[in-house]
Amino acid sequence: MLKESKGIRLEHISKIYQDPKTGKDFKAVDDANLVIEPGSFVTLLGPSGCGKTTTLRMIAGFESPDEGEIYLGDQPINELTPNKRDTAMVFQSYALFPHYNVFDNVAYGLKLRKLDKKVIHDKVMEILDLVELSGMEGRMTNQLSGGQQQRVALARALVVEPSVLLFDEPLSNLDAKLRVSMRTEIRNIQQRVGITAVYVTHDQSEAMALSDQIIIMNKGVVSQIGTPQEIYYHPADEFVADFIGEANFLRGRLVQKDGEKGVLSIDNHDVEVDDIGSFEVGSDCTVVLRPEAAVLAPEGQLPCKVVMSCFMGEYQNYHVMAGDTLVKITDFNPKHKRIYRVGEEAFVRFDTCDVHII
Ligand SMILES: Nc1ncnc2c1ncn2[C@@H]1O[C@H](COP(=O)(O)OP(=O)(O)OP(=O)(O)O)[C@@H](O)[C@H]1O
Repeated sequence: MLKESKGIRLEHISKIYQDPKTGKDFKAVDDANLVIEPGSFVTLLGPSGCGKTTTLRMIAGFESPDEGEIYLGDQPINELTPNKRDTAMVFQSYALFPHYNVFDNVAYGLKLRKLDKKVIHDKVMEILDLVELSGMEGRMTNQLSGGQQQRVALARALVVEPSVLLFDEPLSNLDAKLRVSMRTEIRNIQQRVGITAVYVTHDQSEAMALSDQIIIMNKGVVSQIGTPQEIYYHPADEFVADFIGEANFLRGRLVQKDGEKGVLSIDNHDVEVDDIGSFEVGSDCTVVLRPEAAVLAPEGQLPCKVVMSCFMGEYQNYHVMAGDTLVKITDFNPKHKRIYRVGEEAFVRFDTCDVHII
């Protein structure tokens, strides 16, 4: 149904704004280099103000970069206006026309292109079928639920057959349950039509559920690009580790190295790790230990004392002190396990392959 999807490339893209308080210039996006493969679903993720919307708006053409070049396929697009870019945007606010019914909202872009009436009718009906709104074409938009309005917005973007779909936090006005079902629907539709999608969110679970690749941004800078698994298991730095899921940070020093394996001294205890990366003996490093990768046991790597023990149903939630470091542990399916109480002494235990060193 759609044209061939295209990839996007950002080369050394920066956007400078003036801080309204200080009057000083700052880089809202700072030297971003991105390659988005055709047909992939890519999410820009990061805390408020990190520059994700600005990046998306530069791809759409609503903002122009101060430095660098943006390519759609092989074509440089910096100089093209939004309507010449072959991209379509789905907004957080839906941005539907309240005085048009569903059909006319979806048909709008096609009428602008002066397509034949019958062609418009067929295309609109086909897209409404795709977003499961068949039969609702005569309704006014104020007679639709939030989820249905967002589907109209999605249909309106898809019907003009863009090469790239851009989403600016499209689900943030919906309640939590609907957000989860709509994100699955968006992903299904994107995969069915094979279109390239760039999606802005600050919700990490949304990013994990939707994406082929996640781009993590922090203060205007791209911190890491990777699959959800790469980002979760091999975060580039503490910011990424902390932003995606929960993480414990154990400070240590590399005291022994044998190929990829190594031994760290953490709080005067020797801790073996499987992949020491490029660190050399004597360097300070930080172990990223996910709470679900650790358990409490009578023996293990680090002696500790339990300071919180909470039954949460599907898991037992522990906070323990290992020396001066607070370690959070999520022990799943605790029904038949020994439960440690506050004040008890134990060991933090983990598999040597389950930690990541930064
Ligand atoms: N037109 C503008 N003029 C000046 N500063 C701006 C302008 N637009 C955005 N900014 C600033 O640029 C920075 C990046 O904004 P941006 O909207 O890209 O962030 P974001 O990551 O999308 O945040 P959020 O999740 O809150 O939408 C912020 O500090 C913001 O205040």
